[in-house]
Amino acid sequence: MTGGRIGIVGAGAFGTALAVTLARDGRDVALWLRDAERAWKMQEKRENEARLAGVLFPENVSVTADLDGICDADAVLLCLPMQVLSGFLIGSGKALSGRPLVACCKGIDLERLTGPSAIISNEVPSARSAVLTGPSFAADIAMGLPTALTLACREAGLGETLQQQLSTATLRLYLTDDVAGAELGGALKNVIAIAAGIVIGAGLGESARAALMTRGYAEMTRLALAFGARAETLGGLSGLGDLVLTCTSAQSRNFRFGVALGSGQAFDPSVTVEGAATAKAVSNLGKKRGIDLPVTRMVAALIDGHIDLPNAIQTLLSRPLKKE
Ligand SMILES: NC(=O)C1=CN([C@@H]2O[C@H](COP(=O)(O)OP(=O)(O)OC[C@H]3O[C@@H](n4cnc5c(N)ncnc54)[C@H](O)[C@@H]3O)[C@@H](O)[C@H]2O)C=CC1
Ligand SMILES: O=C(CO)COP(=O)(O)O
Repeated sequence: MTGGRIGIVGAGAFGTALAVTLARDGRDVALWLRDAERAWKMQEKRENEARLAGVLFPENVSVTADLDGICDADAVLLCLPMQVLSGFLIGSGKALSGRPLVACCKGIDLERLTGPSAIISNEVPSARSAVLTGPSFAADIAMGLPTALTLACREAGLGETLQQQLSTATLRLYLTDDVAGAELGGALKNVIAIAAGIVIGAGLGESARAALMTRGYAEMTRLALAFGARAETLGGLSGLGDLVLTCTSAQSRNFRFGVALGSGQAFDPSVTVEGAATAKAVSNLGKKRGIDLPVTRMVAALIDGHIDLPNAIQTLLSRPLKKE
């Protein structure tokens, strides 16, 4: 499909990659960022040098710092880090009311202990919402490499429309109505990716990483089922698919953060690492609901410095033996 007008909130790596790929496929795209001077420079340069250097914008991408510029879009993609989503919607959500809002962030809000779709319905009650998630690095999307994602929407008609509006020749969207499963899979895989990075960084080996990924997947499924998700969603692109990508690629910021943690190296604090705050949020959620999440709990404790690495490994390895 070509045509249509898409608004994108957040000119980070992901928002910019989606803007470019949708524009190449014929959509008019308005890319919003909060800083007027940066917006003007990006509009002039036709490139996001900070987050996606070397990818030139097609002429049908316009960059703006004025939310009015995206208010008439057929759909608005929210490509902000999870922990700033509620603040953005509290301040600016009104301007977007009536638009279909598609959450593209992966995580659980630390204060509210909910995912992005609940934040949208709380802050913009009139909004019709969906979640876009699944295995995709911004750079791969921007290069036009084949990518398959999950679009989760409770409203069948809206889901089908968005699937058409947001799929391109190289970006294939698979539709589900299991919003809880899609967003929990996307949030939790980042936590497990940090754990996988720790395993590799600490020199524990690839066999240990495979074990960690498998037990982490069991943990993701346990939590998601408790929130009404379907197991098949966890086994799909937004769960297992994204878990595999993120736990095995050095392109992943969550994985690289884990490697740094496991090897005692510093990590640039300006890099977005969604799994760090989400580990704490999910750990709190597990406690509240009485769900056993040993890997997540350990990642949260390591990040907070409540346990050191040798003790964390020892604690996980000395858990009572049980059935798979
Ligand atoms: N980069 C990737 O490969 C992918 C990222 N995602 C998800 O997309 C979301 C965004 O990630 P990225 O674009 O990669 O992050 P990023 O770090 O590249 O960009 C985040 C952008 O948000 C802006 N921002 C931060 N706070 C803001 C606020 N209060 N108001 C307005 N703008 C604000 C920053 O200026 C920056 O441009 C995350 O939840 C991530 O998990 C999903 C799939 C792939
Ligand atoms: O979500 C992603 C891939 O699907 C991006 O992963 P990182 O945020 O770890 O870079």
